[in-house]
Formats: sequence, structure tokens, C-alpha cells
Amino acid sequence: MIQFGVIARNFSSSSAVQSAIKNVTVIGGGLMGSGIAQVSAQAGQNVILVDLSSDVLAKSQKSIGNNLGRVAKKIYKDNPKEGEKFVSESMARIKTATDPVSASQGADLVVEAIVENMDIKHQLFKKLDAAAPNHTIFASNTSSLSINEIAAAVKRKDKFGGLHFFNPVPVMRLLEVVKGAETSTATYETMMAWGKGVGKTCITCKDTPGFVVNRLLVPYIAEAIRLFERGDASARDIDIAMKLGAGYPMGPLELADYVGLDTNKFILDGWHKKYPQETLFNPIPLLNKLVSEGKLGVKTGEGFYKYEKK
Ligand SMILES: CCCCCCCC(=O)CC(=O)SCCNC(=O)CCNC(=O)[C@H](O)C(C)(C)COP(=O)(O)OP(=O)(O)OC[C@H]1O[C@@H](n2cnc3c(N)ncnc32)[C@H](O)[C@@H]1OP(=O)(O)O
Ligand SMILES: NC(=O)C1=CN([C@@H]2O[C@H](COP(=O)(O)OP(=O)(O)OC[C@H]3O[C@@H](n4cnc5c(N)ncnc54)[C@H](O)[C@@H]3O)[C@@H](O)[C@H]2O)C=CC1
Repeated sequence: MIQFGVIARNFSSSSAVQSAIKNVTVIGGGLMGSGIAQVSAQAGQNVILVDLSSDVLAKSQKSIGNNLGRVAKKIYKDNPKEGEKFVSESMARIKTATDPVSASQGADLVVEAIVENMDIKHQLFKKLDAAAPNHTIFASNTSSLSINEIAAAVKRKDKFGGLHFFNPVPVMRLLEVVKGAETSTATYETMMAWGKGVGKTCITCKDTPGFVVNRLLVPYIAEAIRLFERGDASARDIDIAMKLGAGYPMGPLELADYVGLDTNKFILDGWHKKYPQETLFNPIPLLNKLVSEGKLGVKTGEGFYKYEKK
């Protein structure tokens, strides 16, 4: 069951977040960054959303506007005027920028949601570390990289942690708060309070590959692909089985298409390279074939299933 009401309730009850963090800079205006900007602004935070591309920022603003409209319809179903006010006030709290450095100079919290590449994340955080105020907390939304390895680029390791959101961010209620080896208790507590303030249920995890959700989801999806590859069951039957037999909202192959087969492959390959003895992370010939054919799932119109192009 999807509960948007929780956003308003949790925010009003969390005074800690209101005092500790008021200004959030979200870097990366793609799928995840736009969702993180949206839930932050909904909760009353001042947000700067940063991307290298102004086209991406324009698209993000449009999709945030649409998604806020969906939220408003639910929270203010009997009061459309209040709903419109909620959308316009939330939108007004989001500014956009193309320079991460100047956009971080007034930030209490920077949430990074750029491309999943260690070198590029290092380059970004090195620049931010030199420019952001001393009190600014840095967090990465990485799906599969190590928080400690990302934090190696900064001096403020005590003020660095993981804030791992789920797609679609406005709908998925979980936030994984990742404590790195040197994350201080104060930073961890501020991240937990902030996560609760933006309407999420927070769980805590050490810096372990995939944290909790992806450590379980990646092998689960991999096994589903192997089952299909062996011809043990059809794609449709595998998905029906997990929806009706295990209560998942999407089957594993539908979810693989939704996340993107290139992303699935990227994570599996990265972990296989790092942990070659772990057979759960072994490469999957069928997945490699689909990716090499450009069949990446929903975003390209075909993966395990075919989709109408939007
Ligand atoms: C190998 C793994 C590798 C992982 C790689 C990286 C990924 C990560 O690091 C972590 C992840 O994110 S893993 C993916 C996590 N996400 C999931 O598992 C999604 C599973 N699917 C669902 O929950 C629903 O199908 C879903 C919610 C998506 C859609 O629900 P429905 O099928 O019921 O479809 P709708 O009827 O369209 O939507 C349901 C309600 O939600 C509202 N809504 C949907 N999208 C929205 C959005 N973006 N913003 C605001 N509201 C939104 C929609 O309006 C609808 O509301 P109601 O009309 O009231 O039901
Ligand atoms: N897609 C998903 O389901 C999830 C992804 N993540 C993680 O979130 C991060 C972002 O993923 P997505 O939003 O899916 O990617 P995306 O490709 O939709 O967006 C990334 C954006 O970052 C921008 N960018 C790249 N380098 C930049 C830089 N140096 N400065 C500013 N902007 C820059 C790109 O222009 C792009 O718009 C990744 O680390 C990913 O692993 C986490 C949870 C779920």
C-alpha cells in the first residue's frame, strides 16, 4: 500500500531535521536526483538541483511538477486549491544549477546522485570538499559502490555517509542510511533524522556490497535470469510466480527491465571482478547478449519483454 500521507506526518514531527538541515544540494538531475530533490522540497527543504546538462534539468523540473501533482491529488483530494499551493510552493523551493561547486557553498547536506563511476564520483567530491563549508555533510546515493572508497576522496570522512534511495523515489518508502568506517555518530544521527523528515523509513547498514536491498535483489534477479536462460520456465511464469507466490509488486524479470539490463550487468560485472569467488555474481550469458543487442529493458522498448516507446 502506498502512503503519501506519511510524508506530511513525518516531516511535521521531526524538528531535528528542521534545525540541522535546511539547505540540500542534490547533484545529478537524472532519475534518482530529481526524485530526491522532489521529496526534499515536499518536506520543506530549500533545494538546489545540479546537473551538467541544462536539458536534463529542464526535463527533471517537468517530471517533478507532474509527480508533485500526483502527490497533491492524494494528500489534498478534497481541497484542490491547497493541492495547487502545495505544488507551487514545493516547486518554488527547487532551484537548479550547472556548477556543483558554487551550488554547494550554502549546503548543509549534499546528496550525490551522478553516474555510477568511482573516478567521476572522486573528482566531484574532491572539488566539493575544497569548496563546501566545514559543517556540510556529504552523502552518496550509490547503488553498488563502496561508501568508504568514495569517501577516500575527501578529508571530512567523519561527515560522509550513504543515503540510498529507491526508484521511484517519491513512492518507495525505504531509505538505507549507510555508516562508513569513519562516519561519525553525529553525522549518522543527522542523516537518520533527515531521512525521517523527508518521509522515509530509514534502516541502517554497514558499508557492505549492495547494502541490504541490492545485496539480496541482485542475486535474486540473477537467479531468475538463469532460470529463464535454462528454459525451466517462461519469463511470464517466473514473474507471475513471484508476484502471486511471494507477494512482490513486480516479478524479477519485470524488475530487471524496469531497472535497466545495462545497470544489472554493470553491478554484476563490478562485483564479480571484486569478489571472483562469489558464484552468485558470476556473469550471465543471456544478460550479456541482451545488453550487447541494445535490449536494455523499458528504456529502449525491449528487454525480457517488449514495451511501447514513449
Ligand atoms: C538487480 C537490481 C539492481 C538494482 C540497481 C539499482 C537500483 C537500486 O539501487 C535500488 C532500487 O531502486 S531497486 C528497485 C526498487 N523498486 C522496486 O522494486 C519497484 C517495484 N515496483 C513497484 O513498487 C510498483 O510496481 C511501482 C510503484 C513502480 C508502480 O506501481 P503500480 O504498478 O501499481 O503502477 P501505478 O499505478 O502507475 O503506480 C502506483 C501508484 O504510485 C503512484 N506513482 C507512481 N510513480 C510515481 C511517481 N514517480 N511519483 C509520484 N507518484 C507515483 C501512482 O500515481 C499510483 O498511485 P495510485 O493511483 O494512488 O495507486
Ligand atoms: N536508477 C536506479 O534505480 C537507482 C540508481 N541509484 C544510483 O543513483 C545514481 C544516479 O543514478 P540515476 O539517477 O539512475 O542516473 P541518471 O543517468 O538518470 O542520472 C545521472 C545524472 O548525473 C549527471 N551527471 C553526471 N556527472 C555529473 C557531474 N560530475 N556533476 C553533475 N551532474 C552529473 C548526468 O548528466 C545525469 O543526468 C547512481 O549512483 C546509481 O547507482 C540508486 C538507487 C536506484
